[in-house]
Amino acid sequence: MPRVLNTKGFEMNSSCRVLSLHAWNIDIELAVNTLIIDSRKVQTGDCFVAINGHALDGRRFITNALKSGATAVLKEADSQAEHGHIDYIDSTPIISFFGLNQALSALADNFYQSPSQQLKLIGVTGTNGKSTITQIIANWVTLLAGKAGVMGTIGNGLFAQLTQAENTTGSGLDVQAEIARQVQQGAELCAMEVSSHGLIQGRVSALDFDVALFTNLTRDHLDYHGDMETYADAKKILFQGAVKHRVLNVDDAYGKMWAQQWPDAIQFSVQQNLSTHTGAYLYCDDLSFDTGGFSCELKTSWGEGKLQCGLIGEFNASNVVAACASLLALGYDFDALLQVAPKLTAVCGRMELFKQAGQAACVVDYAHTPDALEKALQALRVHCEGKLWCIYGCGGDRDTGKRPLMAQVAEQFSDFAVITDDNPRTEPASTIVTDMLAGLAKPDAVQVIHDRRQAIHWAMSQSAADDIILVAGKGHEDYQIIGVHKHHYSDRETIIEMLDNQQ
Ligand SMILES: CC(=O)N[C@H]1[C@@H](OP(=O)(O)OP(=O)(O)OC[C@H]2O[C@@H](n3ccc(=O)[nH]c3=O)[C@H](O)[C@@H]2O)O[C@H](CO)[C@@H](O)[C@@H]1O[C@H](C)C(=O)N[C@@H](C)C(=O)N[C@H](CCC(=O)O)C(=O)O
Ligand SMILES: Nc1ncnc2c1ncn2[C@@H]1O[C@H](COP(=O)(O)OP(=O)(O)OP(=O)(O)O)[C@@H](O)[C@H]1O
Ligand SMILES: N[C@H](CCC[C@H](N)C(=O)O)C(=O)O
Ligand SMILES: [Mg+2]
Repeated sequence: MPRVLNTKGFEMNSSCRVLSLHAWNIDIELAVNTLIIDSRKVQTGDCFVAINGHALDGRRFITNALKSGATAVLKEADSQAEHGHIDYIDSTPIISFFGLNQALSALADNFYQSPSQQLKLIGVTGTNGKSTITQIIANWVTLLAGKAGVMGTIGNGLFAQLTQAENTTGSGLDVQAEIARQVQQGAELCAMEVSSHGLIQGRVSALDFDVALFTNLTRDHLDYHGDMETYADAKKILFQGAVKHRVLNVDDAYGKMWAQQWPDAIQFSVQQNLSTHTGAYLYCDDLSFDTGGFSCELKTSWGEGKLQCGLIGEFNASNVVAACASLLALGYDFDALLQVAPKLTAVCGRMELFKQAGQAACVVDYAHTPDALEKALQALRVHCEGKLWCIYGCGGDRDTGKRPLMAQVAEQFSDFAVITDDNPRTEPASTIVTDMLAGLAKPDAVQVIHDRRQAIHWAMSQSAADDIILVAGKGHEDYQIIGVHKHHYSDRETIIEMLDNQQ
């Protein structure tokens, strides 16, 4: 008989679940409310999971977790010999677990009874487009009267009912808990962003993906991964598991390469780039753009038809086709998808247009990589009759190499550029700007206004009615991180307020 540990008079209630450790050769079952990785979030009846992280050793916080009412603790063991050893602090079991950090996803899979098998799970990875595609997928399912959830940078939850989250891809515990929540709320599908950090750190290792989708790979996060090949290898992990459908963007060099390795993958392209393969396909014919969005003749292995959609930019055509590919793979009806496509809405902070008569149009976008910034500026150039402005910055404590490259892009593809702050974090804002200026051919031609509000105000006051001002980098974010503190700040709110005041 396994030992069921729920000590300290903790009463099992309806929200209580059982964590079985048999699969890890520990003959114990723990009855607890939930599994929590952060001592600051522990409540009575929780099991605190103390891992040794990148910056801190979570085992330092066991005492805090106990004070907050933890009724069990799983603690990273330093050696295999300690695995399964149990200490008690005031009768609370402290169980040593070797390889705990790598086992989080599987432990939570066991605890929540494999929630990813109880709905259709789509994992989206790549440098740009993850948030947009996951939101489009959930939007599309909702338009077809279904219920779908998302997980990602903008938040987690059922479509249009998001709760903010700290990471794009949450911890191995949090991801499973969120999928379980969505299953309970009746979601038939969840579209989740899978970041390269999430893949390397095993945050999704025990999930059962129905679809794995690749968008593109360009420079980002080299502070963490070191070089592009290591970054690509991290993304590739999503496709190496036992996933049912692989969906690859063959307009991207890596997507094309991976399509050789997985000839049965579904390929999609907006440029008719398909390579010989045995799998299904989607591509766009007669793709055209106007201020109302894009339209094309969508040719696929499921049929052909007119795809029309209000999202701006070629990359959004690619994102919509990617979303369509995933839904077709899961059996959604082709004609039904095309019929409701014109009703898909812009994603919060992604190419979002704010316009008032007599004023330059402002577009808030989350472009924070050289490639995204170039694509966003190119997309807007087509619609711009006057001058194109670019207000942008680069994050602190993140890939420094992308700073001069983003500056080069802004110089090349806009008429007027304003460099401003974007989450300097613990770096001096002036250092970030110096790194950016190093990429410019004419550094004197650029305005530097650190305060984002003032930068937007200045551009608005200098621009003409037929100009477009791209405000890039923060998108949906409603904060500016200075030092370790988050201050409330939103480009969207700032622009709405400034436009209102000019009426
Ligand atoms: C460098 C990195 O990736 N860190 C991630 C990692 O944290 P870690 O395990 O190394 O944590 P740590 O800070 O060393 O702390 C160790 C342990 O002590 C615990 N702790 C800490 C303090 C305390 O008072 N009590 C306590 O219990 C922590 O909860 C943690 O479990 O695992 C955590 C849980 O999964 C993540 O939240 C955390 O993301 C940090 C916040 C982060 O900034 N990550 C970025 C780089 C990131 O992951 N970004 C990607 C992609 C972004 C994108 O392109 O969209 C993402 O998916 O978000
Ligand atoms: N398919 C795409 N190709 C290139 N750029 C894109 C694409 N889709 C969106 N973008 C650009 O990248 C920005 C970020 O898009 P999105 O938030 O969808 O990406 P993400 O992959 O979720 O990014 P993050 O890694 O920060 O979560 C957009 O605001 C837009 O400028
Ligand atoms: N989630 C990504 C994008 C952040 C975008 C930008 N606002 C910044 O802070 O650099 C990251 O953490 O690298
Ligand atoms: Mg995202």
